[in-house]
Amino acid sequence: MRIDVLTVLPGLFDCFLKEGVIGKAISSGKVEVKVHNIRDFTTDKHRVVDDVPYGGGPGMVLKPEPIFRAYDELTKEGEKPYVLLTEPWGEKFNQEMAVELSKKPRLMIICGRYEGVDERVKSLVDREVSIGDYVLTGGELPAMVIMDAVLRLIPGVLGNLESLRADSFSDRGLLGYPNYTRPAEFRGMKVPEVLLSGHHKKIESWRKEQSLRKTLERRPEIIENLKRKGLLTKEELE
Ligand SMILES: COc1ccc2nc(C(=O)O)sc2c1
Repeated sequence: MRIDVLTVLPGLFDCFLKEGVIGKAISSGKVEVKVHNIRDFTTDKHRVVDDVPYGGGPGMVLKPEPIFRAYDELTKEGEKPYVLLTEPWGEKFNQEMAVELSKKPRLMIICGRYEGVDERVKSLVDREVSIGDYVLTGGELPAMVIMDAVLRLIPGVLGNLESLRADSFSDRGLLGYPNYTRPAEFRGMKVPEVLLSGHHKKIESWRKEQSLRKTLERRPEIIENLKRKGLLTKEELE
């Protein structure tokens, strides 16, 4: 997969693209991520990317020209990207969308900033996406959240298929099970016996029960939703 990111703050992505699982996936060539500074697609000497809104009002709006120039330049060759725009009132990002996006050969993420992008930019956009109902200063962090969730689903990126297999829960939106590691007892708190038993079937059913219990407790609507879709097995419903 290739992802092109358009942003006025490219520096925000430096650590994200160098460290951890995502950094390794890029350095090993499993995925390609290119971050582009929208300013590099301006033509004036002050490299202006924003302007005051028509009709008045607070703040500034990202101009259409530099973004269109970037899009035209970056799509001259190769497959046309599926274009996302991060903005506060976009469609809510979730695991289902992450799975869908991970199947696209190429993505482009335009990061909102200031009061937003000129409305005409949306003629380039396939999906306007938000990561949640809270006020952020821009769309760069949401872009990183989206890339993290999507890129970890690309075969070979996680390395340990087990982690991905455990996601069969998260793919249904169920919350994860509790994790423990050595020591078996720490400050009087013991690891559940079942996890020390080496009995894989029992461990798996304990983990499933813990995941369902935690989901029912904290996000009952997810259970209801899965019930309605018939995505819970008979034993999971018991
Ligand atoms: C103006 O640019 C912004 C501002 C806030 C914001 N919040 C997002 C979100 O995904 O929640 S995307 C985004 C873009």
